[in-house]
Amino acid sequence: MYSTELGQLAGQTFAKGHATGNDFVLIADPEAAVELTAEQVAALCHRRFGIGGDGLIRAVPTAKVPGYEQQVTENPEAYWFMDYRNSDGSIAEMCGNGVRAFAHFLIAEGLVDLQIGQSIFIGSRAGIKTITRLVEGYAVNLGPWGLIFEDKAEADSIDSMVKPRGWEQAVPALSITMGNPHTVVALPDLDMLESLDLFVEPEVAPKPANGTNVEFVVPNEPLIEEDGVAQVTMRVHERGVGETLSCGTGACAAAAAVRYWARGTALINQWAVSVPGGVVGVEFRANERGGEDTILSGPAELVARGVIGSK
Ligand SMILES: N[C@@H](CCC[C@H](N)C(=O)O)C(=O)O
Repeated sequence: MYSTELGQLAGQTFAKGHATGNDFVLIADPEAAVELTAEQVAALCHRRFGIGGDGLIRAVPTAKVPGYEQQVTENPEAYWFMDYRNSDGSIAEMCGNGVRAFAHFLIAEGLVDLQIGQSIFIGSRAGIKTITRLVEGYAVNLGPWGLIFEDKAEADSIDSMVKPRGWEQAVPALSITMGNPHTVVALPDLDMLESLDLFVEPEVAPKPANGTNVEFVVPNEPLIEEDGVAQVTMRVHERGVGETLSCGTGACAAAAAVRYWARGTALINQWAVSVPGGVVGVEFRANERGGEDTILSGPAELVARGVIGSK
């Protein structure tokens, strides 16, 4: 199963990075010469037989990505495209932690020059995203969040049921898109959150068409701290990966869901989401199109570099 031919990947340099413990293999492909198969990605991300990672990210010129070339016509500054793959080799539209690790990698590779306070645009399967370098870490504007099953969610505030392994009953949930799909469940306390078995994918019905990431979230008591920031704690089972230490788009979806459920009271715009790998910030900000954008912020670092070997 893991004796995949690495083909032209043999000899390719890589970096290993993470953002709040969500870890990635990162490769630069400036000539768009690397064609990745799902088997190769799964082999490289394997934690025993490979480098290990929740996903693999290829940095490739947007102009050379079939189907997405128009993004660089739309915005010539979106030179680099984040080609993101889950550890099982499947393609996902977006990765909020990955995009911060990606920006950090582009800087470290000397592929972009980005000073604190400056922003870059990047291409992605979820559209062009803006990343800003902060004193500590990066902020990415992931754009508007949305309800996946809009009519049902608006009528009932929930739209699906989720059953984690070992539970006798399913619990209500809300499905949210951040460019990629999420299904969020609120739990009453941290003991229940800690005891969850997320080794296997929770059952979700109805499930969004292309599968879903499942977030379990516990709002803090009180929800809003003196600084006006709402605090929640989250665990996640990621589509195409399994349980991870953090999920950036998942943190945004979790904050958006809790905010949606609490919409009868004041709308809270600043959120801190604690995950097993650290804390990320989520901000909901009105945009000039009359909607609201979702800004994810948090750290990112590279921990190693190497060369992919031939088997
Ligand atoms: N960990 C990521 C999300 C990665 C993609 C996800 N597994 C999916 O299939 O949608 C994040 O930080 O957002």
